[in-house]
Amino acid sequence: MSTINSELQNKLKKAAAVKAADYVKDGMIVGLGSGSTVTMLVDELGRRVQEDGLNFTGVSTSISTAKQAESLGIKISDLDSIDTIDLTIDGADQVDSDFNGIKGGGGNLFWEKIVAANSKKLIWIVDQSKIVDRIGAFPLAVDVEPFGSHHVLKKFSDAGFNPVVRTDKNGKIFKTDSNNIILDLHLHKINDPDKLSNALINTVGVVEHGLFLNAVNEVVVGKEGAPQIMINSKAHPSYQ
Ligand SMILES: O=C[C@H](O)[C@H](O)[C@H](O)COP(=O)(O)O
Repeated sequence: MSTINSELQNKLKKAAAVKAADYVKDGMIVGLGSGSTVTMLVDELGRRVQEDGLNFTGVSTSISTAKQAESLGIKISDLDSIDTIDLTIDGADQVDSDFNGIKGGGGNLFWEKIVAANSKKLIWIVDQSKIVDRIGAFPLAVDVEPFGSHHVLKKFSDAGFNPVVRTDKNGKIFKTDSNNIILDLHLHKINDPDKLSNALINTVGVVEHGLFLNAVNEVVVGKEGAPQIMINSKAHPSYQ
């Protein structure tokens, strides 16, 4: 992962977010992801709703994105009230050249995966520092049911996954929008993402994990100069 200063990173995130806003057209049902890059996207979409009369319905992957969108005049619908989502735009923590990604830095991976699994198309917006040869340097978030979670932690420790219970800024155990906890796995590199994905999802107590393997259709990468679009013509999400 290349390192860039946070001012440049925010500029590149914003450029990717503004570019991706062009994908949203009148009448669409649009999945809205979570995280700081999506916050910039939602700001831009809110501006287009208010100033240009853009008319679409959002389906949110988190309570915070729903609140932000509604405060900007974007209509938000419940996932169970719609048949399918035309397009979902979300952030990511790392993406490799096989379009394998890590998500969940903000703890929203479970709802994000449900929304992605019910979308015709998935687009990620990232800055250039998140494009890597191999995913894994970013801690992998695993969403875990609190009941019995000590045993899941122990199994992950025994497997050499270096799990850490996520805490919030006040040092309290972080809770997801579903009231679950997050175990962050400090793996450094992931040699076989499919094998790891299967091992994690088959651990009783694991609700979902932040590996999104070959699931994304396009990645809009904020780069110095102009955003670049990576197209995955062979997307084949394992979770559908
Ligand atoms: O749980 C959070 C999400 O997966 C985010 O989309 C991801 O962590 C990227 O976040 P950011 O845009 O803040 O870097």
